[in-house]
Amino acid sequence: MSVLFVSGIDTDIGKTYATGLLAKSLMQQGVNVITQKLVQTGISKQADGELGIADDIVSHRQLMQMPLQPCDLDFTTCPYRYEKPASPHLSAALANQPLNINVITDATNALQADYELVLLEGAGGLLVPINEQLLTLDYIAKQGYPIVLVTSGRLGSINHTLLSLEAIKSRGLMIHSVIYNHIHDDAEQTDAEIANSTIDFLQAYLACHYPKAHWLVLAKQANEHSDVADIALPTTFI
Ligand SMILES: Nc1ncnc2c1ncn2[C@@H]1O[C@H](COP(=O)(O)OP(=O)(O)OP(=O)(O)O)[C@@H](O)[C@H]1O
Ligand SMILES: C[C@H](N)[C@H](N)CCCCCC(=O)O
Ligand SMILES: [Mg+2]
Repeated sequence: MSVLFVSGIDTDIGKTYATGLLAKSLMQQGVNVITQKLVQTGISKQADGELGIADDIVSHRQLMQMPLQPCDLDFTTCPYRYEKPASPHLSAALANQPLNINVITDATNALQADYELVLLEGAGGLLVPINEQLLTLDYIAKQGYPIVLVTSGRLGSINHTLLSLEAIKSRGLMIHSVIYNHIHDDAEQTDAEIANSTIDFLQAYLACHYPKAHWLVLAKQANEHSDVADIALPTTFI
């Protein structure tokens, strides 16, 4: 396997955080890995009026504890960047800069020439339109990438997770892993009883219906300055 697609049950579920930490842990296992962002919306213009490197790529490198790479500086890791923080099909239309999916495929292929593994992070969830013609999941299906799905213990996550799994199955794709992110485990967003039950339910559901898929857990970071906890990976992960 040389490309893993990292998606999630929604936007802001922790895909960037999960992608960066997965890459860091894989590097520690000796894997030559790089991350890519399918398309980034919501980028602020720089002083020169241009759109800079995708925020999620910058976050990946910080989590991987490495500087920006040449493939970041020349935008191979995220060719399409848009200002409006919206679905890519809308952001691209507003910018009058249509997204050509072949450019993204070529970028992934170029990265695969230099790295053993590419972790490709999507924008939002699986059915987000990349452009007017193509949903994210249809592109993944075209490429046949296995999927890592990030979820959480927020009330509603069970339904969103199972719907995502159904959609993946309906395209004949492989669910490689589900990552439970403890991002929403606090008194304001989710009570502990619900979060613990969500973990138990999803883990049992995965074991029953997708026995080959890995179940991984991401700890909640105390604050943005605290040390980020590593993600524990089985040696059989790739
Ligand atoms: N385990 C965690 N503990 C604390 N904060 C977290 C955790 N996971 C994610 N976050 C924070 O939650 C916010 C949303 O996470 P993130 O940016 O990874 O979402 P995303 O799924 O990548 O969204 P997008 O669809 O925009 O790419 C970020 O500020 C991130 O730092
Ligand atoms: C701007 C945001 N953070 C994401 N990058 C894009 C999320 C698109 C979601 C579209 C939708 O599901 O309605
Ligand atoms: Mg992200």
